[in-house]
Amino acid sequence: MGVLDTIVDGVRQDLADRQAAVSLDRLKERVLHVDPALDPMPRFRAPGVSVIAEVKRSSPSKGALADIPDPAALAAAYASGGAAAISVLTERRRFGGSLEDLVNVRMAVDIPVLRKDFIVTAYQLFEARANGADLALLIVAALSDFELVSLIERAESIGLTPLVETHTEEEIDRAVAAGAKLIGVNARNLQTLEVDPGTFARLAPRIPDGIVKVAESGVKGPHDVIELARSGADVVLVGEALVTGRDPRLGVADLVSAGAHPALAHR
Ligand SMILES: O=P(O)(O)OC[C@@H](O)[C@@H](O)c1c[nH]c2ccccc12
Repeated sequence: MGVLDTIVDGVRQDLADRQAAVSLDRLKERVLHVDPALDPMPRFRAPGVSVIAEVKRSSPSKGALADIPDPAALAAAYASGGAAAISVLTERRRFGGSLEDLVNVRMAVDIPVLRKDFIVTAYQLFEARANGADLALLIVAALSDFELVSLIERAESIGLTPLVETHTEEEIDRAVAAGAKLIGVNARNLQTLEVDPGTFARLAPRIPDGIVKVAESGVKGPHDVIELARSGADVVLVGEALVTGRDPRLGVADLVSAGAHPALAHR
């Protein structure tokens, strides 16, 4: 069994526990009363590369990265550094996250928040929205075409913007056919967990104009942002470098200013 399948198995077990505790009807009721979702797309489409800064404690590839006792404070630092959105890993077993982290981050910032998890059912989308998320990650490799279309439509129907993650040209074609308007290219290979820095440049040309392009994983610093911008990235999603770096606010600010570099203005 591949890494992704193993992770999704664990996610389904935790999900079953939550579904036993909170009914879908109860979640739908909560969604009706939560503040309306923020739309990240205008900011993502604006000139310069937007930064999505991630709250990430650990990863299957590296194990523990950072303690993050106060995810709200980290998110506030990211926001003051100029992040366009915050990503919160809510997967528990491999990434050390939770819905509680999502709620705490939501209360701390007024920019869009992404629920980063392995979403395989509509229940998880209602959970995301009920707990204040504005975006939700959908990983093409974990879903059938039918599931992908259904989850994109369901997400949009409750105000969530789906970020549709791809790793290959074939997955990009599936994402486009399913109606994705925001597509991520993850440079981390799901089988080997290795990052191939050339992935975004290789795959981005396959994404049609008008779709917002996100470069995910392996961004170490300003130099990478400039390279990705030249390859057509509208947004970069950065976790490890920020949670292990010296200062999260300055870390984001350095990436944002690299993405606003005048030499990139002609692209
Ligand atoms: O820590 P990095 O290399 O900056 O990567 C961030 C993000 O791309 C990564 O956490 C990620 C991308 N897709 C995912 C799907 C599930 C969990 C995590 C991820």
